[in-house]
Amino acid sequence: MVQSRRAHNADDTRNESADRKPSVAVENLSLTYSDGTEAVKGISLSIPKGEFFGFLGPNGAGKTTTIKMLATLLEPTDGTVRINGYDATSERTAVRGTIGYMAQETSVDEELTAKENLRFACEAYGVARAQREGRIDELLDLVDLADVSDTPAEQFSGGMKKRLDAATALVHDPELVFLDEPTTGLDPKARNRLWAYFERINENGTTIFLTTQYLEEADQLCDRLAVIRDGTLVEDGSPDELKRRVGGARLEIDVDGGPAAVTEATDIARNSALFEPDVAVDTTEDGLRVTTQFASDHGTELLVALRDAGISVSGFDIEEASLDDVFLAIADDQADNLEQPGEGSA
Ligand SMILES: Nc1ncnc2c1ncn2[C@@H]1O[C@H](COP(=O)(O)OP(=O)(O)OP(=O)(O)O)[C@@H](O)[C@H]1O
Repeated sequence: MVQSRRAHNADDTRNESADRKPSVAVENLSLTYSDGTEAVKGISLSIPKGEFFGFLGPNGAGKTTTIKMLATLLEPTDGTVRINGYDATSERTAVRGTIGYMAQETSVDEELTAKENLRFACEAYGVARAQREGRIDELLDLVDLADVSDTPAEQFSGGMKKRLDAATALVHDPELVFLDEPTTGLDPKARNRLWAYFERINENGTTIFLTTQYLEEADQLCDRLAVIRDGTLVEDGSPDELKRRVGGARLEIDVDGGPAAVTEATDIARNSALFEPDVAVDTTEDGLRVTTQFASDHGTELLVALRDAGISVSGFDIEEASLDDVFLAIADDQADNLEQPGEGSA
């Protein structure tokens, strides 16, 4: 008789599923709440193992709803979700064995010490008894709470509680961890410590799915970002790609010769094929501002064209876009016109 080779413990589960990349594979995922709210409308997404992935979007865009479906806490209305190779609907238990989930609200038990919280999480996640104490010590070290391991969590600062909460999501050494706005409400120092910790677990091979309101956080930590708006994915790329493609870098050019020279320079920039099809040209007090994804590539060529037309340039600056610019462009209808048809949507 053939013995079932189905995995029964965390290690076997990990080995079996490790071969089945990617960490997240989503096709046409939708969720409509019972009151008719279409929170997620047919998104598709693939996240390779080991990626530090950022999921951004304005309030109410559908981030938490998506995370909950990926973490098997909500059943999709439509579409498929595979997590670490397992189907999130028909193989829910297997999925749960390979993921960690840190919700927006901390799940730390205030009456328990740091160590007791982690012991409780080990039981909940079925970590083998023999491995528990070693794993707990390792995690307390990782999140810098070893010195206060026997202190009740009610005496911890907000940042310490968040770090403990993150540690509890990792007791079973998951392949993928979901972090839903993990640093909201923390001061910059506490936020920085958590960032260092997330970077460390990612370096150890854990795939991270992060949502955050802090664009600086996304910029610093994430390999790749996707932006959701009104339940639909509207952008997907590395932070630098999005800055170039969506935010648009700016050329600030001052010219000598008064309004006539400014008008002529503006016409040259507008009619130049260098920046097509994605360019906005505005006049400024002493010259012009060119906003385009091609600013760094073709800025000097524009200067040459101005010189050839006999225009004297008195000032020149390139300002790279920030993720804030990306967000503004996505939120702002006018700036949406900068998106290239077919290229702006993921
Ligand atoms: N249980 C629910 N029943 C009905 N509608 C809901 C429910 N939960 C969320 N929604 C709605 O679904 C949409 C998406 O909400 P979701 O919480 O997923 O967005 P989000 O991007 O995570 O927002 P935030 O950043 O504010 O947490 C919103 O319009 C929200 O009001």
